[in-house]
Amino acid sequence: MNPMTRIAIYDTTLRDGSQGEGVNFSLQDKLLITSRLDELGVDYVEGGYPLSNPKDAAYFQAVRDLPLGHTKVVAFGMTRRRDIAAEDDTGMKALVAAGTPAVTVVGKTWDLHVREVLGVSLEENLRMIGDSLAFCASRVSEVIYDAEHFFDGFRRNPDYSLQTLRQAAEAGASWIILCDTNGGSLPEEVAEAVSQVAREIRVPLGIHTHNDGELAVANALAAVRQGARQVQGTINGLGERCGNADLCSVIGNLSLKYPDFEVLAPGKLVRLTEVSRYVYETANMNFRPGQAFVGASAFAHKGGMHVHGVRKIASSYEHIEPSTVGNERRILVSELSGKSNIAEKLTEFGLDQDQDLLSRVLDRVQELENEGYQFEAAEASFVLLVERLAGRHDKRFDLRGFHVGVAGQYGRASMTEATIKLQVGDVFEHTVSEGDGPVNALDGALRKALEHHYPGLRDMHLVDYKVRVINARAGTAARVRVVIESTDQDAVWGTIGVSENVIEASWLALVDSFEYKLSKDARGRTAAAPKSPALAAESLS
Ligand SMILES: CC(=O)SCCNC(=O)CCNC(=O)[C@H](O)C(C)(C)COP(=O)(O)OP(=O)(O)OC[C@H]1O[C@@H](n2cnc3c(N)ncnc32)[C@H](O)[C@@H]1OP(=O)(O)O
Ligand SMILES: CC(=O)C(=O)O
Repeated sequence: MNPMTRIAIYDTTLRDGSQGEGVNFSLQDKLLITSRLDELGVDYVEGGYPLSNPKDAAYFQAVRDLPLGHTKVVAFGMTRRRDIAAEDDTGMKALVAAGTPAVTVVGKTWDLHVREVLGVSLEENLRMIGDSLAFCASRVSEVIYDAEHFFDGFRRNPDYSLQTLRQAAEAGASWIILCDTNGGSLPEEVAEAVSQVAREIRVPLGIHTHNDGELAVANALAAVRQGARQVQGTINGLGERCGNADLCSVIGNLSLKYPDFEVLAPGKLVRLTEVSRYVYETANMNFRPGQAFVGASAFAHKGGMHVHGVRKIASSYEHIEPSTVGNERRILVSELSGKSNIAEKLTEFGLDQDQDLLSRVLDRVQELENEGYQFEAAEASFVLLVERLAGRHDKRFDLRGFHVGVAGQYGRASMTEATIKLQVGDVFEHTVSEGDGPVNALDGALRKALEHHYPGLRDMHLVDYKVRVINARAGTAARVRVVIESTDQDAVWGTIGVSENVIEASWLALVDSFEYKLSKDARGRTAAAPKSPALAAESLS
């Protein structure tokens, strides 16, 4: 058996990832992400650009105190400025002063950039590369050379771009990284260029790709197959313009699809989903549900025929077992469901596979979805629907009616008040509450009526509220769908209401949310649902 070839993973989330629109990590975020990447077993973490800003400079001070087990922290910078000695260049000095075990120097490889952007001769650029690499190599144990725009340069002037690589190799580069900086190359172009360079250059090669043609991951894999032994990318593909190669996909594919390559240490791959979500949360960005390997929908099955297949043999509709990357399989319920979706849910809820119940649930789901309901986003309402149809729902309060009034005065903030009448056992409650809008006022009045009967409701609060017009052509008479997301200490759940009246739709979703909480507490379950928009209902058993 041939030994596996190790592919080093180089993460640049904190440097190139920060160049993505809307991404701004604090110093603390950067340190926390560094630790997570170390736990995942990433080989290199490019922490930033020490010359660029005080935060990045402070990072390289602070990261020295971080107990890292595996990862090497890398400082990034460019070759020396034109017409100045490397030892006098502030960028060069800042790079070495970062005190990291490795540094990365980016240099120009494409003659167009040398002449038109830097404004120097081709010879001076070669000297800039040689001097900078030699300066770093005599002071830092590992020097990585990022050949910016390599593939564009190689297409137009292969001799010159190869000369720049030779210059870096001779000056002491430990790695030469071929960069598809503009992200426009095709996998076959990358493969051909890497195989040519591999014949010419003896220094280990790496690949750094951008996603402007949606090919960053494919291009990185093509390079690895032709001899690249380091892949640079970012978690979730964050980065300049359309982003960098998404390391979640690079790692997933290299670990699970290529038996000859080895990335990360054994047992680390299961952390991939957790690290992806951690980076989204830290960057304050929304998850991408359809993201390969780690997205909440990556193993979510909706179509009835798919669920039918997955129930028999999971690999019928799954390219890998979700748990290998720390993700999970989810079965969605909708108008596209067949009996298999419902059967899977009944199993999940610990209910018998009663054929009559199964048909009634499916009919009701299809009826309601036809009216505008969407249960995928509101699994708690689906749980209540099943409970009711299964005759297992204990009514904990009887609603008698509600009233919402909004008083407006031109130029002043409006005032909203809600009144609720309901019954808990023999006790009649009639409560009123003001609020910042109708939902808040209804929530307040419901709490006044119910909290002294059910104190557990105090733990629950609303975290999200979404309204969507269903039949927009009906204008202001259109039906609306309201989805509410609520949480307590251990779960997040979604409920839904549909009506022509936005207050009534909100009311239906709100009441379901209260009912779900009471039903959940009565079951005494504490199982944690994931803190993500993808909601998991709990067992009814
Ligand atoms: C492909 C990449 O992603 S490379 C990394 C890109 N990332 C960033 O640019 C983020 C961090 N950048 C910064 O903080 C700033 O741009 C700095 C500190 C690097 C430079 O700032 P400034 O000195 O104000 O210059 P500015 O950003 O306007 O222009 C870049 C300068 O670097 C020069 N330069 C660009 N690339 C190189 C290089 N590889 N080697 C030497 N000089 C270079 C340019 O010629 C220009 O200098 P000039 O104005 O004398 O011609
Ligand atoms: C180095 C780098 O970030 C690039 O060439 O895209």
